[in-house]
Amino acid sequence: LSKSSQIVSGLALITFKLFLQALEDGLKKADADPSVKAVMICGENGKFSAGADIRGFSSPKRHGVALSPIVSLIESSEKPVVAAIEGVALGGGLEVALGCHYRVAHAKARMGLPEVTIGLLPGAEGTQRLPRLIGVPAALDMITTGKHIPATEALKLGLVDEIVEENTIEAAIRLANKVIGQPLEPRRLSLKPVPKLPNMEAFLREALVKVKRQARGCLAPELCVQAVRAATERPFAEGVRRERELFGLLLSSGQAQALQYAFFAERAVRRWAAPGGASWSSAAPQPVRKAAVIGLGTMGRGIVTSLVKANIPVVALEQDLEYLNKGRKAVMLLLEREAMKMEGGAQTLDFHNPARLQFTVDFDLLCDVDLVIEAVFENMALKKEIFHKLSKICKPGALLCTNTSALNIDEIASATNRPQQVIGTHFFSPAHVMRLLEIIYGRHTSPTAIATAMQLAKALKKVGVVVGNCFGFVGNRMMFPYVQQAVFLLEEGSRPEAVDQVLEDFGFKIGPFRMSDLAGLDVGWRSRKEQGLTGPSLAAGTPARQRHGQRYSPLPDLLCEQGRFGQKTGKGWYQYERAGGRTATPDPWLHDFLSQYRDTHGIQSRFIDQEEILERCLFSLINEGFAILAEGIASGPEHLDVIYINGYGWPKHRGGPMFYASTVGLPRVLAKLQKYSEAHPDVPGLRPNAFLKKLVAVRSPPLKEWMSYLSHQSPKL
Ligand SMILES: CCCCCCCC/C=C\C=C\CC(=O)SCCNC(=O)CCNC(=O)[C@H](O)C(C)(C)COP(=O)(O)OP(=O)(O)OC[C@H]1O[C@@H](n2cnc3c(N)ncnc32)[C@H](O)[C@@H]1OP(=O)(O)O
Repeated sequence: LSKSSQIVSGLALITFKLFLQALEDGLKKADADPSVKAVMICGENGKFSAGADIRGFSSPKRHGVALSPIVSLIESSEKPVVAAIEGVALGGGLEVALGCHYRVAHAKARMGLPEVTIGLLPGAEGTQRLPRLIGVPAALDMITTGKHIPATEALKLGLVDEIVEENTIEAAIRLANKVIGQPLEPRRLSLKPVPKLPNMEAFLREALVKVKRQARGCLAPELCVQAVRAATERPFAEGVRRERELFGLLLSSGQAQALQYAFFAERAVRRWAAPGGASWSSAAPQPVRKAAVIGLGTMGRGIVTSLVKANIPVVALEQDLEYLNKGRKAVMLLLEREAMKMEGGAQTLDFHNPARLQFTVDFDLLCDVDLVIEAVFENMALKKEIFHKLSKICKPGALLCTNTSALNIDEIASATNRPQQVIGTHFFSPAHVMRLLEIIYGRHTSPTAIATAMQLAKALKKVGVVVGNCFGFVGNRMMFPYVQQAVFLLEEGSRPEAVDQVLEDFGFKIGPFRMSDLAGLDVGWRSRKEQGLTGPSLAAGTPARQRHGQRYSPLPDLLCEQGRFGQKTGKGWYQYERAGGRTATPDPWLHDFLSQYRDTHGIQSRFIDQEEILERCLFSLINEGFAILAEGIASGPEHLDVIYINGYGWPKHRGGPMFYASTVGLPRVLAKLQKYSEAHPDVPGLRPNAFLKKLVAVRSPPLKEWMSYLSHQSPKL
């Protein structure tokens, strides 16, 4: 600044090495030039920096810590350096800003150290500088969660010195001119002590316990705490050495690759493709200015809440006043809770205004909505009746969505006069919390309908994944063999708590039996009765443990017959403190019941080790994934992985089931399936899928090449 403004501008996602070199050269030039009195660093196009190119971390020529010397160079400059933060300053971008002596941010800017979300920690001295600037509790929160904080919060924390509504660069230059000649020592964060806490040791210990509990085996949050601890215990240079060591551990852990894969997979699924060549690039969505939800049960309530949160006016419809009032009460409670969470934020929830949220039993009020989401219970006849009615009442362009978790979209669409506008939108419970939206196209669904459903997912801040129509679609279809194996393991000698433990240790939020108790065993029971697998429609003389020549376990049916529906009845695979209770305790009754069951059916109980539990459950799920890919129900393994991470509690640091299979090695998955299939020839779910076999035969190519090995283009795509 002075003779002419020295602006070192950078965009982190361009040729990284060149960029770092340019930054270094610019700084050295500015330092050496006596006519330059101060330096201002900004980004281009209204963005400071999103940090390093994540793809670079997986490449052999990775640049994880190469930024540190530059941050030190900035900090040690004899001339004041001011960061002008617009848009985002994330990861390495924020670390650069922390090296600066002053930080000015635009009011709409966001800042964060999201490295933890991609399996790393801030490796350019961020874990050492941030606690010195804003204190340990706030720094630890930012570093272990990776959250982006708005500029207003950054100002409160002391992360930035000033926020401006107008031109950030001009404001930064003004500040730079003002501070010329002022001592820089107090502004060099590496020289500052970490602010003391009266109970630092206890605080860090508790923080570690908390992140470990939440991380479910993910290493990065724990190592972030260790790096911040080093800042509190060691001089700056030693803290940096520790940070570097921990960064190296994470980089080679495998978890970082999985999380980075998940980052790109989530973005890749936005580029959907459907039959006839329709795709995200050619189809445009219709606007959704008003929506309706039919059915205010658990799912409907969550969906209404989601829509209101997305600022979309909603008409909520129930079959009669009794159900309507019950549903209204529940929705209002959910919305009040959501409003409380949002208190103090920029956005408010406007749900007392009938123009934004209207409750009714009158179908005619749906005549002007742009989109309807039917969320009644899983009964084909009922759904068809509703869709028939909708096609008469709704305006011609309205999109008709069904929140089914398994039923045939084409059959539902056949009840309407506009099958091209019928689409499956499978929400996950609780619908206002879970991020996944499985979007299912039927034979006649138009590209516009798919694009509109994807746009809706985005508006609801969900991850939309487009898939084809088959029983259970992708998520539940892969879940069936997994749950089936879990139940077979009980028949053979295991217990619910043992199976759950293995899968929870693997990283699942909740094991299959706890999950089944939570969801309600009656849901599957109803479906099995409808399919004629159990109940009055089961043909007389059907063997107890066989259906259509395949192994079948009647265990879940037997529990339901005893009224054990899970949490709601206080008993299921576990016992609970009361009906509606949430604390699962192993149930001696169930253990006796399993023993008697084995005796009745002449099953020799055996000890089943953790490896077998894990492999049979996971590999059968993965095997079904290969079948789904081969049939063209999903356009790539990323789709399956995004579905499992966002809808089924699959541990993100393992990258999703298909990514996991690729890390285990396809030959091993195949060999294990072959072994288990030989031991259980009447279980089709264990029979290795032909596509898996083919991939192994062609020497297990990388996951991103799998789809090119499908010999024929699937009829679905
Ligand atoms: C002047 C300042 C100098 C700064 C120097 C920096 C030097 C850095 C050196 C070392 C640093 C090491 C540590 C790190 O920085 S690790 C990376 C930390 N950053 C992140 O984790 C940010 C990740 N990205 C996001 O959170 C979002 O993408 C966001 C930037 C907030 C933008 O969100 P949104 O507007 O919703 O857009 P998309 O998410 O859809 O992204 C658009 C496309 O950009 C791709 N993308 C985004 N960030 C990265 C990234 N860091 N690396 C590679 N690619 C990235 C994304 O995949 C989208 O592309 P596509 O649709 O093709 O997948």
